[in-house]
Amino acid sequence: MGNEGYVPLFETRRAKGTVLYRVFAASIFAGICLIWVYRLSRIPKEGEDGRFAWIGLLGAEIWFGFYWILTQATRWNRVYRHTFKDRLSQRYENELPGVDVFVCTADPTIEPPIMVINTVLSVMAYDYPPEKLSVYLSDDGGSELTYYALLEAAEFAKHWIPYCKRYKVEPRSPAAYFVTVSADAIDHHQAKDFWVIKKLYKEMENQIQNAVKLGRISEEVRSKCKGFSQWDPNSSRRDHDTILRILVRNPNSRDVEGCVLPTLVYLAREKRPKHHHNFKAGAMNALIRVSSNISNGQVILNVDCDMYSNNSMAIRDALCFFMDEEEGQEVAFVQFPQNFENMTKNDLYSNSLRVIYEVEFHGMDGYGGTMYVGTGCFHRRETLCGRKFIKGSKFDMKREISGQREESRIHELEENSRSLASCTFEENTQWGKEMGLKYGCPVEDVITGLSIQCHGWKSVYCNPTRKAFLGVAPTTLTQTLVQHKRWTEGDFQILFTKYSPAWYAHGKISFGLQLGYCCFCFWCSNSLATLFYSIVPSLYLLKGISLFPQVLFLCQNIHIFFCNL
Ligand SMILES: O=c1ccn([C@@H]2O[C@H](COP(=O)(O)OP(=O)(O)O[C@H]3O[C@H](CO)[C@@H](O)[C@H](O)[C@H]3O)[C@@H](O)[C@H]2O)c(=O)[nH]1
Ligand SMILES: [Mn+2]
Repeated sequence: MGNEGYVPLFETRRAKGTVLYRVFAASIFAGICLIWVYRLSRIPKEGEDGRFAWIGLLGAEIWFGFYWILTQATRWNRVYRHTFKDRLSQRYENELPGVDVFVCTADPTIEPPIMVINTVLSVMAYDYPPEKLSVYLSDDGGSELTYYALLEAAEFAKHWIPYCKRYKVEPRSPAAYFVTVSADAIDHHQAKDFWVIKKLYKEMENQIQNAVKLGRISEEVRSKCKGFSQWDPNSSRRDHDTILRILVRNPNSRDVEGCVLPTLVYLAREKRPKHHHNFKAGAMNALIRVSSNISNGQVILNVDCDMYSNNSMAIRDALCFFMDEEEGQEVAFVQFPQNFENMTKNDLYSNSLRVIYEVEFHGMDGYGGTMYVGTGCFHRRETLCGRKFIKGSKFDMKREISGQREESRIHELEENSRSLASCTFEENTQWGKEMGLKYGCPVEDVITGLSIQCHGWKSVYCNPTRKAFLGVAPTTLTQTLVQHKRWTEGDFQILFTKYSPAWYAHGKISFGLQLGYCCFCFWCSNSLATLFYSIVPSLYLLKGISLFPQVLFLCQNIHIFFCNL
């Protein structure tokens, strides 16, 4: 398509009120400078009371001022994206790329199988050609219960997907749907189908919950369903062979209306006590390899098992960025915000992460792209595998429907994919270093995204009005502390790695983005200054020493200032 006729698939708008914000920020900066001047010019002499505390406060104020400057990178230049999905359909409906969705789970007790399969069902029901959609469940818990739940979900999907498509249902996680939609609000044409599907769901839920209560799979079920033979009675979750089952393989499997179903795969990668499994990053890398052999979609979406799809159009939103003729070629990943459905009324611990997702990520996007935060993110497969960005090179995403596979090939496919998820596969390879997600960092996602951007790629932040994903956030203080400790520690570590945004990234990503990353990486260092600032002045007050200017002092100065005018 020539440039003259170019009609973009998305538009980028600057945030409203930017000028006003900048004036406001400038006034704050002036205030910060005045504080610094005040503190510096009045340091108590040696031997005077409060000298130590005064210098400490000066340090803390210099830190806060510096950190405030960093945060401006995430506020100064905010942009908002808007997609044109109708244009995408008009131009590319028959040539849409393959999309592989990875759902990660790790523990059937903390992450109940019924929640996991609700997420799986929600992504299977995306508004997308099913022959181009594949869903992979990675089970690091290697649990028969999760596998059983997935088998049940594969059956239920045959009813659920046509129901969603016929009535354009949202959200497409059945559990969330039955909670949010009340039976009275259902149109009478739909009522019969609603009750039928609800009954089917409840039956499935009961079966799964019964198995979970029992803690194992009954002999009756075991003999009926294929696949359980892969669980060796002597194995454990930390010591077992790869378990790989292709449960639904299009175009062989069809729903109750005769339409093709998305491919569905269960994978529990090999685990051995002697081999480090690298947590989620290890699971993702195994998935990248296994999926390349089975469906090889050009786009990969990954979600945590507690984050269901709440917007069936999200794939199309993401593709508007990847397939845009002018700017699409440089986009490596499209990140959606993490939104949560279990927020308490006052959100005491600020777990909704509102400022991050409603303000700061829009700010980073203005400087070349947000971070990758591990869930709700669409990647180009090739970038995730380590390909660098080469200006001017065009990679074609368009793809016709792939050739059909025979039923007999499924078994063969399972067999030759299994070794890709073995413990030894990555030995002496670049996996975990230059390929796939990076190992050795508690926030594998952030460092992976940063390295992709350092290779010349851009990323995009997409935050549509209808939230794309809804998850479960921690609610108690302990859970919150554990999560924040992991995030802040991980982000801090990145500063000292090869990908440090403070120096390595210099010249590779824009300066604004560098500052934006630093803002997150220095997050934990705030604690020291905050602790000092909140504890020491109160202690000194007990001794009768004030470390702050008195109101009288301010009034006098303002008075002198105006008298001298
Ligand atoms: O060995 C493991 C450990 C975890 N997971 C999965 O990884 C996801 C995230 O783990 P979780 O313990 O829930 O961590 P959170 O703190 O909630 O995760 C947030 O922070 C992580 C680190 O930045 C990101 O990877 C996540 O996507 C993001 O949701 C979950 O789906 C787990 O099932 C695995 O697959 N294998
Ligand atoms: Mn989580």
